[in-house]
Amino acid sequence: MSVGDVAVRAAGVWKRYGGGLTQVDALAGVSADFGKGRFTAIMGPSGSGKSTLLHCLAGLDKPSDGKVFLGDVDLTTLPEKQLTHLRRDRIGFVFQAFNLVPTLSALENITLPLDLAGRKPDQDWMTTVVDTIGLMDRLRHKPSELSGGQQQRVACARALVSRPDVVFADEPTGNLDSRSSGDVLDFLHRSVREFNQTVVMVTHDPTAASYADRVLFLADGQLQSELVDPTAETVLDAMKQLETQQDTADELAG
Ligand SMILES: Nc1ncnc2c1ncn2[C@@H]1O[C@H](COP(=O)(O)OP(=O)(O)OP(=O)(O)O)[C@@H](O)[C@H]1O
Repeated sequence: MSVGDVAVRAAGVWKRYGGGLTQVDALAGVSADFGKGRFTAIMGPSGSGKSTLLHCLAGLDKPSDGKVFLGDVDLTTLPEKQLTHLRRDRIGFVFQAFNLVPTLSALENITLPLDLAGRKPDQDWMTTVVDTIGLMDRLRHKPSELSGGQQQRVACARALVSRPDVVFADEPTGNLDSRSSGDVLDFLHRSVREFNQTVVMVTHDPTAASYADRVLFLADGQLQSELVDPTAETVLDAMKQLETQQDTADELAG
């Protein structure tokens, strides 16, 4: 991938927690490019480092070693204040727990990041995003008056409204039934196809990963393999293979 096509780059990223006997290398030298206008899923067994990688890529956490670039900006050397501004202006987040403000309406939640940044929403873009999430008639409702799937679509719209360079989604369908998951994933997929959005998503779910263009598989803090144009079946097979490798390695380690 040429440098201009890369939205986010991890270069030899390590994340070490603790020391001595309790030391854990959550990430052990991860290098990966995330293309502009691409939808990438990150998968791997529990504890393999998925969330840690996402947090390092999004500038929410600092690697112990290695570098993370958003475009040509090195996040690992950016002073905290500039990093905060960069996260606000250039990155969108979707979390498993929706994280909407309960006292605000759906519409107010969507425009909150822009309001906080003192920016006016681009009305055409707002209409496009709100149209795409299919909640035009629900915008005056509070989160508690919306279903989980509707709340997560509001959270996706909030992530997209500032036209960020990248949307990072950490288990966005983890709390949803399969139908609501499909709605949220359709929305993320359309944002990539129709608006050239870049999306990086951590998931446990092979069906969710099949909406992506590419799946990266982590085990023990390292990239093990990747799949291009995945289907739920090929993702499931790759996960099974990883688990078998892991079991064999565990047996050999005694
Ligand atoms: N703050 C921390 N302090 C110590 N160890 C941590 C910390 N955060 C994560 N770890 C460890 O780092 C490893 C990777 O954790 P991480 O949460 O990134 O994995 P994951 O693949 O996202 O797991 P899951 O699928 O269960 O959410 C795990 O062994 C975890 O226990």
